[in-house]
Amino acid sequence: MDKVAVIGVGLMGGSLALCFKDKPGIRVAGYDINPLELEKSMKRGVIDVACASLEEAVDGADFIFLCVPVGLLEQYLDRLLQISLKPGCIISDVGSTKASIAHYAASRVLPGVYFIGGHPMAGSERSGVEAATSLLYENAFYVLTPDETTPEDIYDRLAALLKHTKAHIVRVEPQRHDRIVGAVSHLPHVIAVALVNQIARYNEEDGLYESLAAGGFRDITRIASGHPYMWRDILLNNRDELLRLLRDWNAGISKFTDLLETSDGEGVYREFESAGAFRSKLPERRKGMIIALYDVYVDVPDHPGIIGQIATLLGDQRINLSNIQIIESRADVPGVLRLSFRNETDMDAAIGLLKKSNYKVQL
Ligand SMILES: NC(=O)c1ccc[n+]([C@@H]2O[C@H](COP(=O)([O-])OP(=O)(O)OC[C@H]3O[C@@H](n4cnc5c(N)ncnc54)[C@H](O)[C@@H]3O)[C@@H](O)[C@H]2O)c1
Ligand SMILES: O=C(O)C(=O)C[C@]1(C(=O)O)C=C[C@@H](O)C=C1
Repeated sequence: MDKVAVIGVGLMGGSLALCFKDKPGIRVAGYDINPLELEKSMKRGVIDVACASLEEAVDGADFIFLCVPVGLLEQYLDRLLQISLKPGCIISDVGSTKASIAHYAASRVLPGVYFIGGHPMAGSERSGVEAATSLLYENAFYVLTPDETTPEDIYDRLAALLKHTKAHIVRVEPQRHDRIVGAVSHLPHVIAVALVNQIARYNEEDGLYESLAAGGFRDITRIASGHPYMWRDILLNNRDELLRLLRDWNAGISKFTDLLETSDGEGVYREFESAGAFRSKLPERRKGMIIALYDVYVDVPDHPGIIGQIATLLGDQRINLSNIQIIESRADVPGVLRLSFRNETDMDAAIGLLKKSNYKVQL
């Protein structure tokens, strides 16, 4: 029986625990500083046993996952190394930055105990175990950062366990990880937050801003609701990369300012054209990258009952909808519904059914 200890049973830790829970030969122990999160984890059946201390959780553990904010990883690693861990135990983490923890672990881990950094490229603006789901990592990329001292069989053991997440495991060198993830994840969060705060200031003067903020604003700013504590740690930890990225961002914004100052319509057109071309090449249905779920857009007349009709249509055929959202809605004008599915099979079945019922469906 393998014992998996999850330290920090929130969104990421809880989702990992759910992937391992009830799998043959695996027992999941959880520890969290917040007893309420542990209580909720037990109630939801996320873990097999809730532990009152770190020591109890990791006692005899074969795998330990540190799922706490990035700023706590080093101190947790130190605490673990003062505990007598099971020989062969593999410690990993899910932190959003990898260079600093990899560097720290390289100088500290004891013989017979191994550290391999990890970062699943999936998540959400929500936090806490209530938002955890066993489906979070499905099809997402899951980065592992072994170094040259990591024995191959140890890496394989961790990768084999992580198969339960149904994620694609990729090996990435920690600095390269932080450079790329800084650009595709950390920078977008900073931009979203700056944008929301800018609009919030205008809204204080005129509340109509809030009312007119429609699909475009919501699409680009969802991630601005991320947990402040978690994001503070990530941004400070990846500070050097972010400073470089923000300088580059400022240059991009200055370019737009110049284009508008000179009324260069051609130039504006070209910026949108090249952005659209790059974005359309990105894999559409991958988690953790562009969209979190399998989304379908349906044109619908905006009248009461339409959501119920579509939900019933799908429900009658046992197609599971995971979310439904009105993207645009004005009286008597067609709106767009975003239907989200957990997997491709449900999505494809829904597309077939909706088309047969004469709905206009787009991906
Ligand atoms: N949220 C995402 O989208 C996402 C994606 C990938 C990686 N990550 C990384 O995952 C980690 C966890 O993030 P999350 O989104 O699950 O956050 P979360 O807030 O949902 O969960 C964190 C958990 O850690 C617990 N915790 C806090 N301090 C602790 C301590 N001192 N000891 C024990 N437990 C403690 C909290 O009570 C909470 O239950 C972070 O390092 C984050 O960078 C997050
Ligand atoms: O989808 C989201 O809401 C996320 O913020 C997930 C996201 C991302 O930026 O893609 C955020 C932080 C991570 O470390 C990994 C994934």
